[in-house]
Amino acid sequence: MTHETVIVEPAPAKLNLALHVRRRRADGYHDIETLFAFCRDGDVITLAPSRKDEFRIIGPFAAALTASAANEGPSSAPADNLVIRALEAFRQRFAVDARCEITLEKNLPVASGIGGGSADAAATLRALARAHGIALDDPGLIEIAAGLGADVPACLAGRTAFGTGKGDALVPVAQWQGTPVLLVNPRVGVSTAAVFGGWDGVDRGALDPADPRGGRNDLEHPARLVAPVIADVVALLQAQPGVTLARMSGSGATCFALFERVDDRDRASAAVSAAAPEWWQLATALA
Ligand SMILES: C[C@](O)(CO)[C@H](O)COP(=O)(O)OP(=O)(O)OC[C@H]1O[C@@H](n2ccc(N)nc2=O)[C@H](O)[C@@H]1O
Ligand SMILES: Nc1ncnc2c1ncn2[C@@H]1O[C@H](COP(=O)(O)OP(=O)(O)OP(=O)(O)O)[C@@H](O)[C@H]1O
Repeated sequence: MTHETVIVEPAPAKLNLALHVRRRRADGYHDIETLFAFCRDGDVITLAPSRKDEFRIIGPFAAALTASAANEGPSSAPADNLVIRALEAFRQRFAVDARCEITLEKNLPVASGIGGGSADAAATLRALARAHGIALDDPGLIEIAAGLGADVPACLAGRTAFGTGKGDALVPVAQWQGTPVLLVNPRVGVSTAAVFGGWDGVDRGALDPADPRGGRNDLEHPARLVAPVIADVVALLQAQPGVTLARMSGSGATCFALFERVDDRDRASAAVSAAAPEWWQLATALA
C-alpha cells in the first residue's frame, strides 16, 4: 500500500425501488429498467497496509460465506469472494502489487437481492482507489466494476440512480434521501440467475423514473416460485400503518417498506418481530 492509514469504507445495502425486465438478450442477460437506492447501513470493508495479504470475514453473516463452502460449491471459497475478485482486478488494471489486509464485516444476508456481494466489491474498489490516489470516476475503475457484476457499477457510485441496460447504464436521480425504510428477509437465499431464468418473457412496459410507486418488480413473481414465503413478507409489510411503498428488492428474497415517519417504521419493525421473530430485519433510511 502507498497509504499509511487504515481505510474504512461502507458497503451499503442496495435497493431496487422498482425493477422492470424488458427483454432477454442474446448474451443471456436481461435488459432492465430500475431505480437504485442505497441505505445508510450495510456491510463494512476495512483496508489496511500489511506485510502479507490477508482476508478476514467477520460479522453476523460471516458464517454464511465461509462455512457454506461445503454445500454451495466454489462460489463460497475465499478466492471467489467478490472482495478478492475486486482486489485482483484492481491490481491487474492499475499495476499495483502492494500487500494489504482486508476485513469484510458481513452484516447483510447473502444472496438476498440487496447487493451484498456487489456492495462489498464496490466498497473494495473505492477503498483501493483512495489508497492509491485514483479518482472514483476513473473509467478503469468503472470498467472493473462492470466486469464484476451488473449491480457493481451502481454500488460503486452509491447514489440513487435510474439504471438501464444490464442495470449498469446509470443516470443519477436526486430524490428520496432520508426516507425511513425497513428491510425484511425471511432467511431464504435466492439465486439471481435462477430468478431471471424464471421470468415469463412478457414485457409489461417501461418504468417512469419519477414514479417508483407506479412501477413493479417483475422479478417478484419468478422469485415467489423459488421462495413462496416472499408473498407473506410483502403482504405483512403492505399491511403496516404508514407504509408508502412495500415491494421485493432485486431478485429477492429481501423486501423493503418505505415510510414517511421513523416511528411508523419502528412500529412496523416491532410488528414484524412479533409475527415472524426468525426473519432478519434492518431498520434504516435511504442515503
Ligand atoms: C437483480 C439485480 O440485483 C437488480 O439490481 C441485478 O440485475 C443483478 O445484479 P448482479 O447480482 O450483479 O448480477 P450478475 O452477478 O451480473 O449476474 C448474475 C446472473 O443474473 C442474471 N442477470 C443479471 C443481470 C441482468 N441484467 N440480467 C440477468 O439475466 C444472469 O443470469 C447472470 O448470470
Ligand atoms: N462478499 C460477498 N458477499 C455476498 N456474497 C458473495 C460475496 N462474494 C461472493 N458472493 C457470492 O455471490 C452470491 C450472490 O450474493 P449477493 O449477496 O451479492 O446476492 P444478492 O444480494 O442477490 O445480489 P444482487 O442484489 O446484486 O443480485 C452468493 O451466493 C455468494 O456465494
